[in-house]
Amino acid sequence: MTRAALQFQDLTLGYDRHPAVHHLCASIAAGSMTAIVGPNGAGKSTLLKAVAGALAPLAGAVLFEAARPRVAWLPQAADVDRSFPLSVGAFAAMGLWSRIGMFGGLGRGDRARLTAALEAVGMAGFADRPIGALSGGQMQRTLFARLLLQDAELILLDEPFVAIDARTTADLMALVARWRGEGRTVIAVLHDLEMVRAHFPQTLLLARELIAHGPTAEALSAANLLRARAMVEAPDPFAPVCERGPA
Ligand SMILES: Nc1ncnc2c1ncn2[C@@H]1O[C@H](COP(=O)(O)OP(=O)(O)OP(=O)(O)O)[C@@H](O)[C@H]1O
Repeated sequence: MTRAALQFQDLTLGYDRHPAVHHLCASIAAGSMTAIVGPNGAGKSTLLKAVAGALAPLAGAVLFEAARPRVAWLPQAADVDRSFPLSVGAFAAMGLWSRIGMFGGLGRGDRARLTAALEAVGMAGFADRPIGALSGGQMQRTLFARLLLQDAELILLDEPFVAIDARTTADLMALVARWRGEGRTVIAVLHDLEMVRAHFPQTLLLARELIAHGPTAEALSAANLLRARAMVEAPDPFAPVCERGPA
């Protein structure tokens, strides 16, 4: 049987007790590449936040196989504060913090790792550029350099290719494919269904509730996509506190 990297156990998530994700049960296999797909407002980012440990469940749990794995989380580009006066090198080097600490200096090995990560994302030569002076694509490459340095077992990507050109997307997608080869577990929120079909073997289709989870071709069937759309088109911005008991 495939080892599970994590399990959603009757997981309900929300804000001010109003649920955005209801009673989700699913298991993500270790070393798998899973796309999270669903309409706007379906709860996809909320789910990633919970996996990252940034949002406590209203009910249920996110269970990890043993100890909590090293998690790297790429938030949506809009959530990244670029006004902070940091260079590309200093920003990417934050990926090393779990090993060297916030105030630890970079040793020679760390500096070599930083240079290699910037090269891998096509940002060699940009180390001293302030992050506020980067284009959207360059910033996304820098975020990926930070991810590379985090060396995490579980990698969470929230819409990593929004407003990124085809060349940058292809370069960064190649890095994601490499992570899979290294046995890391990748979960990515994506809207581009062609990209999902081409690169992500597993898909979890979410529309506040679980619509489908499994091999991508099956999960993204026309019937499932229609159901997902219908679920979210019934807007409930003031959804009541969930009263349903555990499944
Ligand atoms: N910080 C917050 N406080 C209150 N409500 C929130 C907060 N963040 C998200 N929500 C609400 O939770 C629901 C799910 O939002 P979420 O961002 O998880 O959806 P999503 O599937 O990622 O959407 P999109 O595709 O538009 O990014 C939405 O109704 C949203 O308005």
